[in-house]
Amino acid sequence: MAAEPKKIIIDTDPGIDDAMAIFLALRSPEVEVIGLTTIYGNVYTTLATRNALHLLEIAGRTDIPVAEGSHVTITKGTKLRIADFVHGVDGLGNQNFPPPKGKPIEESAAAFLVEQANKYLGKVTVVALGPLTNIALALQLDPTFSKNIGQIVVLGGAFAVNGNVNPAAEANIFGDPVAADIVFTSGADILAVGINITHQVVMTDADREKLATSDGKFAQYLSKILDVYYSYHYDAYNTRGVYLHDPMVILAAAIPSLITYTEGVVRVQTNGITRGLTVLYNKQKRFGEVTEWSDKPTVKVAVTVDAPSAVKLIMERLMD
Ligand SMILES: O=c1[nH]cnc2c1ncn2[C@@H]1O[C@H](CO)[C@@H](O)[C@H]1O
Repeated sequence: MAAEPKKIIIDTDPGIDDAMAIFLALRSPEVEVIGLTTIYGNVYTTLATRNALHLLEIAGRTDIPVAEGSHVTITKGTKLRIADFVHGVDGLGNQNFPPPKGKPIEESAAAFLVEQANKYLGKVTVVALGPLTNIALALQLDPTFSKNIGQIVVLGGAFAVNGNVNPAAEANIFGDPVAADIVFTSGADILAVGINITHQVVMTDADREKLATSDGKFAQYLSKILDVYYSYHYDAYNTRGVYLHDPMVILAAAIPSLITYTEGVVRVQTNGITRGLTVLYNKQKRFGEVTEWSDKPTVKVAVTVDAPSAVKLIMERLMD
């Protein structure tokens, strides 16, 4: 590949599909991982940091810095919704891995994001795999962050489909709806990949058996931790397979040709029974009145995905 790899920072709450995503990114020649920042979501932030360090040690990539993110929502909320029922109490399939040797850097996630965006002006992509608190904090810390960052690729939202927390809301947006609304209306170059896309990208039982037969380091590790994630999907969705949310979003950043997108203003409902709902204005009507969507910057929202190619790439790269 002739082009220089895209510099990415993964904002992550590991998480079983986060582990897959981090490994996939490390095996993707289109991207160079220049840091991980951590956030609550699948687990609390302290455990997310521990797991991020652990996964980099498994990968032999302790050269990549980990910056710890926020322990509370952007409005300082401490009542967090943690999805340990999806990932196990340790976030990695209840495997009791030993604690990592490494430590996070001194800088906060938000400060690290601002610093890297300034260092490589317009060249850094943030791939946000959890609630958007750290990104909103970076925007508050430095209002020029929206212009300095290259792109923000968000796993979040349920565009014109049901959510996965409740019929209205997808988990990452539900985790911090106020932060999500700040990010979506910030004017940054944003690509939102919602569960309307990631629910099409499924690792089947057969794929999993294939993964288990590979003697690749990542395939072996993932085969162990995937049990909990599969059980949850059997119970919750009645599917013989799991959704590859986080790995798909890495691919959307690495190989944008796998998706198509539309462009419009996205606002997030921040209270009431539809808290966390993402609503895209599709511009099919010119409204006579001013709305909460008027005069706001647009974002890109993924609408189709080449799912067979995506699954094939994820499998190949994780078994490498
Ligand atoms: O049912 C669920 N409830 C909460 N979180 C979930 C569920 N399924 C998956 N995820 C987690 O939330 C993100 C996608 O919304 C993914 O990172 C996934 O790990």
